[in-house]
Amino acid sequence: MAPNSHPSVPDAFYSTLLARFLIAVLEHVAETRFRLIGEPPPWLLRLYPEAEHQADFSIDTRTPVLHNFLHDAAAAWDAQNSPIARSGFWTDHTMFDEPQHFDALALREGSHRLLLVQHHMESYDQQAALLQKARERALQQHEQDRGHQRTHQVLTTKLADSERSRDDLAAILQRLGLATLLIDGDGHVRFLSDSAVRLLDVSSSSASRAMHWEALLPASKPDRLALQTLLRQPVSQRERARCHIETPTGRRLWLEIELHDDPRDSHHRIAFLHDMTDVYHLRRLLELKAHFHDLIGKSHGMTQVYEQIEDLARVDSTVLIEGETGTGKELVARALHQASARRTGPFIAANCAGLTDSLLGSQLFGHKRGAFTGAIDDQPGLFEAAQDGVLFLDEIGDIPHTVQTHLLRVLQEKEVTRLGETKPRKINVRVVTATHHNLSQDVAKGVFRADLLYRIRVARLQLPPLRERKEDIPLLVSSFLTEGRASMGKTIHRASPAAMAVLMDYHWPGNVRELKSTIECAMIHCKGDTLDASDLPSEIHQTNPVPPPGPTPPTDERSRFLFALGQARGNRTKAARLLGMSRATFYRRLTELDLPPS
Ligand SMILES: Nc1ncnc2c1ncn2[C@@H]1O[C@H](COP(=O)(O)OP(=O)(O)OP(=O)(O)O)[C@@H](O)[C@H]1O
Repeated sequence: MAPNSHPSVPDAFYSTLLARFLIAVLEHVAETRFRLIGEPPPWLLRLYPEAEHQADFSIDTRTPVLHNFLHDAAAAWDAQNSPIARSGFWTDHTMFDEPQHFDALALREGSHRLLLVQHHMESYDQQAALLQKARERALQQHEQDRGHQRTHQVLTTKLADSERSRDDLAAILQRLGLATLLIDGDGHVRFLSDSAVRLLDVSSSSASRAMHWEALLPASKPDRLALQTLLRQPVSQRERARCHIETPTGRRLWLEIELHDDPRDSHHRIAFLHDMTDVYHLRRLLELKAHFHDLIGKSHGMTQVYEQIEDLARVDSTVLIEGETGTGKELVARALHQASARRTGPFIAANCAGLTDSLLGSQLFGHKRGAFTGAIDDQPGLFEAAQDGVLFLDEIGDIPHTVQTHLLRVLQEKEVTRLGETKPRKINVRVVTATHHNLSQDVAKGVFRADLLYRIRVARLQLPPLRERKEDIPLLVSSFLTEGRASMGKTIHRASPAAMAVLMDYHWPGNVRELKSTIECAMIHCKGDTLDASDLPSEIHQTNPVPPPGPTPPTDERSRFLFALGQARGNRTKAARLLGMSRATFYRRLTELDLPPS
């Protein structure tokens, strides 16, 4: 190894450093000759082996690029401002024809004209490619890291938020004691509040599993389908769904289910379960009193009618139903049939008004072929058709005298003889009649047979006109709205207080029939979901100046309140004044009497 005694010889540290970076430092001696500073690197010796033994050596065409660069180097050494000349990358081949990659710098340091040659393990292209790859990888890594970091941050925040909101939500729900389920997009129940666990009698093991809601709410098929629809429906179309379930311990529950979107996840639904079992039972009790077969009404008058029907259903006597037109006489007759042992037999209704003797006679009793002109066949009458059932004769007061005689005989003998025949036929028919006449007056006038009246009036049932049981109006209205919704496909759910006041105020000469057609007519005009006073026909708005026989103030307190409200057209202050009490007392009594405060 050539010793170096030049004063500029760096110390061992710099030599090691330069060796590590594969840099050979050469000092210009003269022309193309250079002196190596420090240890001769092995890579340089492969190009210039003489450098190992000689104090200096000549850079020649063995390294043509470096040789050429000496011009640029000379210019840099001679320049005033000590610039650095760079050769750029090049490749030379060793004497063993191995490609070697280099670059060189020429600079002047004090009086020293230096040439720094750096050996690279890879070519410039390879290096550049590697560098590029490294850069890209670093960039990618960085991006990935940043992405991960961001995602992680977002997730952590979300998780924390959702944990927090979940905990908050759960805590609130638990505190409120609401029976709540959180149902995921697959229908599995992810959360079950304590109240829901208690309500549904769910075991702790079931509660901890993510059960499907259908297993948790074992409802009937129609209820299940309704709930499935509800879960799919957008919020705007959702209404509360009702379902009836039996819990694992055999309790029957009537639930109303209210569904909300989970604000944290649009696929999740939050279901609130309202236990309506008690309400359902109460409602049923009320409805039992408010309905009797197809009859509606819970007024004192109507409950008396129901009781009478029940009494009369136990016997088989003829019944005369009296009442104004449209008060429900046919409905009563049907209810009587349904409540009696004859319910499995036929119910035949015949309207006796407006028919001639022979026509009505043949209709009721039947006829033999040729009995009269047009009798082209043997024809059984309605008495025979009603065998083992009930024959309802409406407008009995309108039957002609001859038919009255024939009818009396049938009722007395319990046998019927067809017109044109002589042989009677046994019948087992319960006759129920109805009239809006005062038959006693008709008897007095001589237009109705007294003996027939006694025959048909073994039992009497008087139907109250609607104006005497106005408290039934809201119930009837609600029932007719329900019917109308089904038949007209409208979504009218209620009548406004103003409309109700008008309805309560009117004297209803046509009774329930008139009320029903009024509601149907108003529903046709109604545009929204509430029937308003303006939707009602104009004649309903006019109170009859001399209503026949006139609304007399009722005696029980609830009726008095309704009456006063009707008189005041729903105006509470006016109604309170009419009743002679303060508004406060009036409102308190309204609540006690279970009447709507507005
Ligand atoms: N209490 C009631 N509840 C429900 N609907 C009723 C009631 N009363 C009458 N209606 C309805 O009013 C209309 C008339 O009833 P129904 O024919 O029974 O009366 P009616 O007294 O026999 O009448 P008419 O004397 O004119 O023959 C029917 O549409 C019926 O459904």
